[in-house]
Amino acid sequence: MIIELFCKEQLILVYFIQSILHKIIKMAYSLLRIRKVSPFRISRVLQADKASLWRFHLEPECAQFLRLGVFTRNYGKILGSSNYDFTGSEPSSSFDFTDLTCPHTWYPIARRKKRKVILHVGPTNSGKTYNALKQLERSSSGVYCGPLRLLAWEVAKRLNKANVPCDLITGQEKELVEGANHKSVTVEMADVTSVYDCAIIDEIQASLMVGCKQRGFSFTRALLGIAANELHLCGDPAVVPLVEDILKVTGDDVEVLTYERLSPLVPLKVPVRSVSDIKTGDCLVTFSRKDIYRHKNTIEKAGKHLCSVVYGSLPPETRTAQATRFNDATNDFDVLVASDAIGMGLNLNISRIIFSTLEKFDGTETRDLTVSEIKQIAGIAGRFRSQFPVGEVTCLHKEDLPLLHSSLKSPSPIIERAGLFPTYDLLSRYSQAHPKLGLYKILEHFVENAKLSSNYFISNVEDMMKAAALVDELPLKLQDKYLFVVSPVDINDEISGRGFAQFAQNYSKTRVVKLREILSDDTVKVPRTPTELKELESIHKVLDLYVWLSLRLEDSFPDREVAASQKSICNVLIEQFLEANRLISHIPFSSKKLRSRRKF
Ligand SMILES: Nc1ncnc2c1ncn2[C@@H]1O[C@H](COP(=O)(O)OP(=O)(O)OP(=O)(O)O)[C@@H](O)[C@H]1O
Ligand SMILES: [Mg+2]
Repeated sequence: MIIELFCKEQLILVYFIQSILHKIIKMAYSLLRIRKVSPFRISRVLQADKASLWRFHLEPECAQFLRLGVFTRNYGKILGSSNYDFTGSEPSSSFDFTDLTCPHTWYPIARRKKRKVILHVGPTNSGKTYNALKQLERSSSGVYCGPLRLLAWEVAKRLNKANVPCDLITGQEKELVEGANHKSVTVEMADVTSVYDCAIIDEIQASLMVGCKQRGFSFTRALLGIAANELHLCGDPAVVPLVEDILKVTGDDVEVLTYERLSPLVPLKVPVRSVSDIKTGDCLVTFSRKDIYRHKNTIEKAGKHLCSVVYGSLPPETRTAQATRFNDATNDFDVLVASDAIGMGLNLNISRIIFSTLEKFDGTETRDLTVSEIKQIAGIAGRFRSQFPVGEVTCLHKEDLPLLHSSLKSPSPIIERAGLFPTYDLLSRYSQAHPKLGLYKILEHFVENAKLSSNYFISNVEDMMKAAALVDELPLKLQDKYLFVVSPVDINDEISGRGFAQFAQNYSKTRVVKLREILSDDTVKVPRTPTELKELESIHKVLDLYVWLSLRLEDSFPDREVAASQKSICNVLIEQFLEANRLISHIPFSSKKLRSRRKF
């Protein structure tokens, strides 16, 4: 009996001590959880993520959310959303990873700011970028995000010239300038873990246009994620309602500045009838590479002008060189034949735009150009303060004039939705919950099941899925597969696709990819025909991809310098081919599309 009583008392005591210990442990645990979200802890996590951003091109924003569970939960409450209530470190198969209805909650650093967002909207050549850049120059720190490397180069050059030290960061370049607080980047490289005084996102409509289904999500990420006191967005007025709506939930202040064209643009009533009507400063716009060379050939054969060319698959360095040569009034290459690649990123002194057609093959079908496309291209003529202060625009074919004139008078249709895509961390979490699925299936699952709010569409990742199908065959980790899939490979180009596959295969086998194993000594050679020129353009793309991979997997792609020098050789050879004017003897003049009564 006494023993029993003693045991009971002991048990009560043990229970009492246990419950006190439990309380102490709980208190210590909650203190630890609070420490987890202290600014110090956050900044350390962000530092680590910055490194991975550069190395792996993985988006770090969701990682922060997943790691900082408490912070995220609280943040979800602040934002009135329970979307990202990640409480455990392990993924739960019941969690709906495809719920992308609140993408603004993916960017806690930007959400802690009340950003002043200034929309600079107006037609081409109205000074939108000029005025935004003035603000960037005045700021204590800042970033310019452009859609193309050409634009990022130009802005970095301009800021450095204005004594504002500016780094240049694109997928293939990282040029750091001593003492720089400013960066000029391609939008994919925008860093959403840094804090800036001022930021610019240029050509914002490119993100939101249906025609830019593939890259749009990088702009949306920058729009929601850049943490700047002032965020300047430059683009077409058609984006205003959507951007205002998207930013309603972020708590930012939005101001809209509307611009007018700085120089007149005159739509001509008559078409250009024959090659003898072509004059200095003209730019003939056509949409296939074959037609570009055919028109160049026709104009040069007439003996009065030489043509520079600009089109999408030319290396960016060559495009800049061709534009510079055309702008230089002292040389004979005074006419430009170009695709819509002139629409963004090049400073061109064009007096008159001549549309050879108002139809374009967009990879799937031949369709009419949209009002926005026509206005964007036409608007390039008559650049402010250039040698041609009044721009003109016309067509080769009289039948196209009514559409041209009506498009120039119409406002661009309002853009209703922005592109969105899940971050790497969401894909990775989903993969952990479904370990048997390859990257192709994971992407497919997100594309088919993503839940979105009415402001967004899921970006078209068809090309990424083609690349995913290739890398899924290889014994690679998801992180490596993802890296290959988001690389700038042109998967639809045969040579580029083969180069990509070989890089991935060799990497999966030996982890070291030597350039010499892929390209032999005589791969880069002088082109003699347009077909060989096209091959050289593709080889340039393969070399560019090698450089891109080497910046992220330095030890595995050790020949970056060789690749870069081979790229320069490609540029020189392409340039020489274009200058040597060898096309005349190689391109047949006839074409089904030619109308017999015309000289074009
Ligand atoms: N206030 C100004 N003073 C001097 N030059 C200017 C001024 N505003 C614009 N410019 C020049 O006019 C040209 C067109 O300006 P800008 O590139 O800013 O136009 P934009 O509206 O951004 O056009 P786009 O839609 O094609 O990007 C540029 O060469 C720019 O340097
Ligand atoms: Mg601009």
